[in-house]
Amino acid sequence: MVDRLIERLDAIAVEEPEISEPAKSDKSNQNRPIFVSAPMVRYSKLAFRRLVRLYDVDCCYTPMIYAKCHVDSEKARQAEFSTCPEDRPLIVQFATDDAVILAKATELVYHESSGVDLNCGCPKSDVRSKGFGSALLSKPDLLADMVRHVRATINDPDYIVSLKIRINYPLEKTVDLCRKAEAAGVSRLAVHGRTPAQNHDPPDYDAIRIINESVNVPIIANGDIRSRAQALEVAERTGVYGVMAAEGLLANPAMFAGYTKTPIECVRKFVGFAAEYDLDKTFTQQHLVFMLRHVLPAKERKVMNAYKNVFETLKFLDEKFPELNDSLPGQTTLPLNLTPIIDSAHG
Ligand SMILES: Cc1cc2nc3c(=O)[nH]c(=O)nc-3n(C[C@H](O)[C@H](O)[C@H](O)COP(=O)(O)O)c2cc1C
Repeated sequence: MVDRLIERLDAIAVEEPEISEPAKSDKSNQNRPIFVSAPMVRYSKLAFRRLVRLYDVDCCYTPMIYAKCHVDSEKARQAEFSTCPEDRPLIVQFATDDAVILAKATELVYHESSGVDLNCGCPKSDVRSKGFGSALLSKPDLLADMVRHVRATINDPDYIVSLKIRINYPLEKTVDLCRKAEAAGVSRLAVHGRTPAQNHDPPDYDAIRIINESVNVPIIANGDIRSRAQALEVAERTGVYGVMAAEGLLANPAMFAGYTKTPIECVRKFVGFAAEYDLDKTFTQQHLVFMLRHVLPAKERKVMNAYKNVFETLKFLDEKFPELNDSLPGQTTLPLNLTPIIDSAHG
């Protein structure tokens, strides 16, 4: 699965210019949609969220967390959820089809988050077979009930209650679901512009526009956003309040700030956060492989992809980066010294 993701990330935006630098934007940071880092199992953890917030991301989602495990097990809570005061606004995403469990899970994270989201888009069979994820798209009344239950439990109108959905055709079905969720008190809807059956088809931004025009709650558009310019274009075309990215941010966590590829400084900061928050070595390695595809030539990326652990990768990068710094005008010239940071953090 990781190999397939690497291939897909490799295929993204191969035409981009060689030098990484913030692209000039005609929209200031005040006059733009909010930029959102998507929920990503394994990847949208605290270290990554701290990183993307440095690069114009306004709001982050946690990876999907099974609500029942969160409610039942202290061990699961420790393993699956961590945050810090700088990690705000933060939306905690849960998977469940049970209103009471969702409300209990929400109570547990209320003081450490800005809101909760219910995953209504995951097409994976192990999630759908439990009645979670995109299986919920055919149950708008249940969804409305779940939203109402959380609202009734958490007495705070500013606390965000969100649904992340995929679209379905005929689109009236999705519009009906969104209207029911709105009437139940949902605060925002993140809309991935593909059906659960679609994998890599182009997202239907017009469907997102129609949904946006059909409800009053803020809509976050999601699907194939690969650059700040594209995010602004999609927002213009759909009229949405915010734009969410997943794979684009894995490939380039500085994307929303206008960088066309991951700046070296961003890699360095990521390694620091990975060490500070004790990010699993495998995930650290995978993030580095994803985000360095633009900074290293293909041949060297292949060498790096073959490494089985983060120590080998970092040693390799330590050797490579002095040259890379020289060839990237305007970027940091600080040596990375990655290996000692990681060695101390991961033992
Ligand atoms: C590695 C990975 C993990 C994901 N995990 C989740 C998840 O936990 N919850 C969720 O709602 N969507 C998840 N998604 C879907 C993304 O949030 C997003 O909807 C989808 O990738 C489309 O956006 P993109 O084109 O910007 O990647 C995941 C996607 C990826 C690539």
